[in-house]
Amino acid sequence: MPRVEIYDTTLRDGNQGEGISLSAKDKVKIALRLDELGFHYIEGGWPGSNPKDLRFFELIREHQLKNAHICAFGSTRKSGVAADRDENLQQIIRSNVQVATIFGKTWDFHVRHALLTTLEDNLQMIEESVAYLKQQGMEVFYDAEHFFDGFAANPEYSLATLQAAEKGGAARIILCDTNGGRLPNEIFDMVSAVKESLDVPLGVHCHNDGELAVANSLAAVQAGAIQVQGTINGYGERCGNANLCSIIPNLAFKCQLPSIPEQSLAELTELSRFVSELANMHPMNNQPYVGGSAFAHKAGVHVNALLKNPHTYEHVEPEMVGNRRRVLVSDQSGLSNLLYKYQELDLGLGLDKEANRRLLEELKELENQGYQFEGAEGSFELRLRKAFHGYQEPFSLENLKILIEVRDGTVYSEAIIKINVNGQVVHTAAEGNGPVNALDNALRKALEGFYPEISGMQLNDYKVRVLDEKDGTGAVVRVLVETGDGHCSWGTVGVSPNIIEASWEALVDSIAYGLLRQENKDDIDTQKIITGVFRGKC
Ligand SMILES: CC(=O)SCCNC(=O)CCNC(=O)[C@H](O)C(C)(C)COP(=O)(O)OP(=O)(O)OC[C@H]1O[C@@H](n2cnc3c(N)ncnc32)[C@H](O)[C@@H]1OP(=O)(O)O
Ligand SMILES: CC(=O)C(=O)O
Repeated sequence: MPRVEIYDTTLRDGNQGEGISLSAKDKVKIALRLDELGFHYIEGGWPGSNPKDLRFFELIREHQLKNAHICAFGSTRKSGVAADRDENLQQIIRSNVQVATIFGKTWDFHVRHALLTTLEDNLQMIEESVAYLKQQGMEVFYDAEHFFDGFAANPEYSLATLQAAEKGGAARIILCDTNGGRLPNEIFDMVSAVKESLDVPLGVHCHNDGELAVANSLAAVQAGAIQVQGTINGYGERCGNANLCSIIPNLAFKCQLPSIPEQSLAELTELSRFVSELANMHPMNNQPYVGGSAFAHKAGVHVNALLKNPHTYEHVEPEMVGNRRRVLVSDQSGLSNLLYKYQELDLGLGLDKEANRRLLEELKELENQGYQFEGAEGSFELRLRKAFHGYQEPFSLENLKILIEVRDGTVYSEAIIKINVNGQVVHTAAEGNGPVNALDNALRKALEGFYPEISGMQLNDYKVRVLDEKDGTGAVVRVLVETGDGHCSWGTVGVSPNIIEASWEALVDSIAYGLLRQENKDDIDTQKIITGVFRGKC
């Protein structure tokens, strides 16, 4: 079975995505990871564009790659400038890599209205640029920009541009859906037509403006393309590029077409998160295959069937792409969700059926009041343990006072608390840059003597949601807190018409749950390794 070549352009087209600006060092880290996983080509950047991309090509030379070829990107020569005088082509040569990928105009409309030259001149620019880079000893991939729109508008001319690239000696011709608006059947038909007319192996490069980049790339492969260009997490210009985290498993599991080595598929979830971390982008929960919600089950009917056989509601096994199954608890739950959680948390069989039913109804009533347990697994587990495992809270509140003072135009906040820890009463106060921060500081100050481990827990996120805006400043609010220990994070929730009370509830749960995790640390780690089940997000 011939393998499909995977050409990653995260470092070039991915970096053209809004909000993404990878440093040269981050690019190197990503390239090395892609190489380890067996990606075939990695487009490092456009050396004629900016110093960061130039730096990448300098830095990557210090590494011996095991699998991937690094590609330098650029355009065909400028109109009226000889190829050996074109600065952009010279920079590609100076990047000192084996593969050059250059894009050229395929759509007559672009030649006339963007390049502002003649159709004939453009054909020469393509052929001469490809031939020149080839003469310099490089393997040349030709990206036919706007191919599909060009072929729809003027098939003879767009084919002539591809023939110019073939004549110049291109090793691959990549058909691009640059504006991302084509449909899979159009892509299939046009790739099939080109395949009839050219001998050069074809690739495909799709953008996602019609949300069809993955489907379009697969259609191109089915029509005979042997290379797929795309990015990790689909990052890229406008709505992004074809998402390789979906294309690779679709090729393997749905089309039975190999691409990167089989064992690398189970690393895709980790790769997706690694790249989102370096790109400083929030991971997209609803991303297929690798997203946090890709195998998260909320509906009671689904969880009931999953417990009987996971294939009932999963198109592939989560472990095949390194992801994991999760069951959420909410007002959409049935008893099965609770039973699943008992197993996951190693809590035995839980209560008898009637008591389980009462607990479920209680949870649904709390959700009705505004609690949301699916984002607050810490609060949920504490409730479960309180309900039937004799869980004792590590401390209790005796008294709490918040002072807010405006002095010389500055607002000062102070919290004074009295808490009881194992029968010992602690009375303390702390300031903060707001009342919730003061509360957090005072609570930690009161507890640190008893539980020094809380110094390792940080507040990662604090979100307030007004539940019924029409009640104005008297509305009930939900506070969701995310706390981390540098390794994992967990969510807790509080609900009240008083924002301080809701925050207090979420903060208390966050520390109580963090302490519970510490107590059970060995169990949790072992459990995570053996079954892939773990609490919170790690
Ligand atoms: C479909 C794609 O995504 S292709 C990749 C696009 N990526 C980028 O543009 C990011 C990197 N770009 C850059 O850093 C800059 O645009 C540069 C350095 C390449 C060029 O900068 P400048 O010289 O200032 O030109 P500017 O960006 O304003 O315009 C682009 C020029 O390239 C020309 N051009 C566009 N495509 C091609 C091509 N295939 N072959 C030759 N010239 C081209 C345009 O006609 C225009 O020329 P003009 O200045 O004579 O009008
Ligand atoms: C080459 C390229 O990035 C495109 O046509 O979209």
